[in-house]
Amino acid sequence: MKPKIFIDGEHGTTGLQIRTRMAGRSDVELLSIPEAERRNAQLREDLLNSADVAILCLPDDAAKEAVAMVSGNNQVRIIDTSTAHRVNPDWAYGFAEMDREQPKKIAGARYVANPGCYPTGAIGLLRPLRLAGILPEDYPVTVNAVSGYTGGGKQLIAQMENADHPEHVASPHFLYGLPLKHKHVPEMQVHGLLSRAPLFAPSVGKFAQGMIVQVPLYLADLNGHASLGSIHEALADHYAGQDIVEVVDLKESAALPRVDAVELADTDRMKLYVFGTAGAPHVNLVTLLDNLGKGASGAAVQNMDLMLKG
Ligand SMILES: NC(=O)C1=CN([C@@H]2O[C@H](COP(=O)(O)OP(=O)(O)OC[C@H]3O[C@@H](n4cnc5c(N)ncnc54)[C@H](OP(=O)(O)O)[C@@H]3O)[C@@H](O)[C@H]2O)C=CC1
Ligand SMILES: CC(=O)N[C@@H](CCC(=O)OP(=O)(O)O)C(=O)O
Repeated sequence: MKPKIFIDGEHGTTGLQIRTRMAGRSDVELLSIPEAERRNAQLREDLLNSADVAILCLPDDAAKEAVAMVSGNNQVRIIDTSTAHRVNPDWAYGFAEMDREQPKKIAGARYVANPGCYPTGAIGLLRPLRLAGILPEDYPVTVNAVSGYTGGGKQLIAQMENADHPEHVASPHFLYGLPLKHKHVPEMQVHGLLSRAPLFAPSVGKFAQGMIVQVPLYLADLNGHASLGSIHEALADHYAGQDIVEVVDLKESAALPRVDAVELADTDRMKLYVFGTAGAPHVNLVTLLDNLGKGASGAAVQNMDLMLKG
C-alpha cells in the first residue's frame, strides 16, 4: 500500500509548493482537503489521522493544535514547517546535511521540525565551523539577510503584489524585525551551537523567491589562525559528497562581481561562499538559497522521502 500524505495548509504558500513538488509522484497517495474546507477542524482531524505522514504548513498555533489532534495515534508521523517545535529536543531537526547522522535521525523520527529559511542559511555556515573548532562558542555572531517576499506567506504576497491593498508595500527593499526579537534567533543559536544569541537583521526584497544570508567574521577572533582557506576547507569537508548543498570554489567566488539573490529561485539547492582577500582581517560567509526551496518546501519533501525510506 502506498503511504498516505496529508498537507495541512496545502492551499497556503509553503503547502502549494509542496504539492507542486509531489505532482506526478506515483509512490505516495496524497490526501487533500478542498480549499473552502481548509479551516474545518473536524475534517482536518480526520485527514490528519488517516495519514502516514502529515506535513503541517500552518501558523505556529495551528501547527500545535494539529499535533494535539494526532497525539493518540502512533501511526501518524509529522513534519512541521512552522517555528513551533524547532528547538524542542523531542523533535528531530530536519536539516539533513547538518551532521553525518542527521539523515538517519530524520528517517527514524516520528516528529520532524522543518528548519526555518533564514536558519537553514545561517546554521549551514555556522555549525560546520563550530564542529571544526574554528568558531568559538561565544563569538558575537551577526546574521544579515534578504528574503523574497513569499517568505511572509499569503499576507505579505498580497501586500507586495496588489497595489490596491490597504497595506500595500511599494518599497523595493525594506528592513524589518527591528526590535531584534525575530522568531528564528533561538533556532540559529541552538543548532548553530552558539552560547550567545546571534544578532539577526532580516530584510525583504521585491522579488518573489530567493534568499541571501550573510555571516561576516573577524579572523583574529577565530581559533587556530583561521584563514580564508581553512574556513573554506572546513565547509568543503563538511559538505563533501552532498548534492543539494554546494560549497563554491574559492577561486570561483573571488572572480564573482556580485551575488544574485534570485539565482537559486525555483530550485531546492543551496550554495555557500567564502568571500574576502587572503591576508586581510575579515571574511564574509554567504549562503544562497530559495526561501521556499531548501528554505521550506524542498526541505520538507527531502525529509518526507527520508522518513518514508527509514
Ligand atoms: N513562506 C516561507 O518562505 C516559509 C514558511 N514557513 C512556515 O510555513 C508555515 C506556513 O507559512 P506560509 O505557507 O508562508 O503561510 P500562508 O499564509 O501562505 O499559508 C498558511 C495556510 O494555513 C492556513 N491556515 C491558517 N490558520 C489555519 C488554521 N487554524 N487551520 C487550518 N488552516 C489554517 C491558511 O489559510 P487562510 O488562507 O484561511 O489564512 C493558509 O492556507 C508557517 O509556519 C511558516 O512559518 C517556513 C519556511 C519558509
Ligand atoms: C519575509 C518574511 O516575513 N519571512 C518570515 C520568515 C519565513 C517563515 O515564516 O519562515 P519560518 O516558518 O521558517 O519561520 C519572517 O521573517 O517571519
